[in-house]
Amino acid sequence: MSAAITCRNLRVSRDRTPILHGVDLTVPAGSWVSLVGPNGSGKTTLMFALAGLIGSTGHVEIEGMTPRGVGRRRLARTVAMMPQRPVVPEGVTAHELIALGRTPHIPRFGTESASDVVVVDTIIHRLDLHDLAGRIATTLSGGELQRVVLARALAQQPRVLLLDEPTSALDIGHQQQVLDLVDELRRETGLTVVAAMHDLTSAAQYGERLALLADGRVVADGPPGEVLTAERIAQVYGARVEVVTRADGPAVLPLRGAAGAAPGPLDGAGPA
Ligand SMILES: Nc1ncnc2c1ncn2[C@@H]1O[C@H](COP(=O)(O)OP(=O)(O)OP(=O)(O)O)[C@@H](O)[C@H]1O
Repeated sequence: MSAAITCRNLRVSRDRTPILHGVDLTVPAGSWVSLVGPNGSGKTTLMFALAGLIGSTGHVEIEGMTPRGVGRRRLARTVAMMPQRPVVPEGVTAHELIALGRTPHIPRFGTESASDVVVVDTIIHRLDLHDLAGRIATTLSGGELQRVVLARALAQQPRVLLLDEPTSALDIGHQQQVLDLVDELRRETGLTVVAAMHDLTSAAQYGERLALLADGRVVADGPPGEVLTAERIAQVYGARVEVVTRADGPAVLPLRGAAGAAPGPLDGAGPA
């Protein structure tokens, strides 16, 4: 299988502070790689660098292109990023926001074609967003907006989809709806998915591989069952967990700390 993304010795500094210290990552075309790692480990920075949105050194190649070597429009026809913190223009409806995803496909000074309209309508249908389409986007709840922003990224019809915490604001039903839809599109169209996810169980269920970042470096990269061990999670996250092996991948269960193991001094105290 050919690689959709290759990066070698990728380094990024922000405000003269080194953030990524030589990341190597290969993502086969049509696969799903989940990026995991503690807060501040560099997941967002890595995705911004892959999307060519921030400067980096080292080698990055996406679908045969070097992000810095091609124009923004051409890159946007291949790579879409769903940001963790989307910027939403005032006064724009959810439908208009989703339709903005078509921008790289519409010729300069041109208008949207019938096929652009069909792409947007199809995505609204698949994400079940009819009821929200006419709403002003800034009035949507966090979870509603997250689904609309995913729809905008999908409307781009990218070959590579970079998702930064795509389900952080979603209830469990919508989490499954969104992740299942992205996985369906991956299987149907050969889309390549890189998703930064904090929920390690979901990251393992959907990702064929996990890349674990810590302090701006990839410290483990492999099948979920190999990357997610209780010892490694304790080491990297400082978390107490039990890793349960299941048919669809490892499930990571947080364990309550010592205070939860035995009745504390305040348990049972006070009025009944
Ligand atoms: N413009 C900036 N100037 C200085 N430091 C920055 C800048 N942008 C990011 N950083 C730092 O880079 C590190 C990596 O940030 P990044 O957002 O990539 O982490 P992350 O793994 O996505 O975190 P989270 O899980 O909390 O979203 C953090 O310590 C962050 O504070």
